[in-house]
Amino acid sequence: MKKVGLFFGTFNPIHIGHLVIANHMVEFSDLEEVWFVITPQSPFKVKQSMLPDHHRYQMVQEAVGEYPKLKASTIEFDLPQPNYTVNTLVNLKEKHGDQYIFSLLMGEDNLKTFHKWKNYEVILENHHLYVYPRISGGDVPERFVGHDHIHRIDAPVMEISSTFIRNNHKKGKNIRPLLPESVWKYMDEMNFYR
Ligand SMILES: Nc1ncnc2c1ncn2[C@@H]1O[C@H](COP(=O)(O)OP(=O)(O)OP(=O)(O)O)[C@@H](O)[C@H]1O
Ligand SMILES: O=C(O)c1ccc[n+]([C@@H]2O[C@H](COP(=O)([O-])O)[C@@H](O)[C@H]2O)c1
Repeated sequence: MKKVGLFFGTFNPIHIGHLVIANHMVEFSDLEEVWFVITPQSPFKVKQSMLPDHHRYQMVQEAVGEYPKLKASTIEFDLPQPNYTVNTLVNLKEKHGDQYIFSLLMGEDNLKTFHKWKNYEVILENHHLYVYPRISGGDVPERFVGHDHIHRIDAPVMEISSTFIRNNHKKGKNIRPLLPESVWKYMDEMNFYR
């Protein structure tokens, strides 16, 4: 069975922070592949300023193109919205449960609100979580500290977010180094986030 890390996100757009995390995991952990799962509608996010799913998917495709261990997944495109991760995991298990063992990747900001996710206890019981450091407000809930299924990754913090990229691109700032080159070109040619 192949060990796969699922990296759920809106990727609006995907940035080098996402790519560094995914690459770090396939190079320095027991995960053999990372799949970027593009979420049409996160339960915690408003749809405003969200690019259509296929454009966010296309940018992820551009980003992972030259990384054979990284993949883009559209599994959530056909599932009910908002997209609850627990439902997607059931769906993935039904489809691929005999080939892959799935873990989750997330930034520390997401661990701080993980107790608000639908059926988070079920997710945690059945999967391992790999948590990448990220500067964010609030604390990690006590129940997650030292948890057997939660693995904190020792890696450098990157202060990059899709929000920063969208806002500053709109202001005419040069954000080009924060995106894989092919993603930047796609975004620029398509006039996104202007
Ligand atoms: N710089 C970063 N360091 C660590 N984790 C990150 C970083 N950027 C994103 N992530 C993680 O990647 C996953 C997907 O994030 P998402 O697509 O929402 O990106 P984002 O940059 O946080 O977007 P936005 O600014 O639009 O909220 C989440 O688990 C998030 O915590
Ligand atoms: O399942 C949930 O209840 C749930 C609640 C919030 C977020 N998520 C997932 O976490 C991913 C990152 O969330 P966000 O809001 O930071 O983009 C998003 O793509 C969702 O799949 C899932």
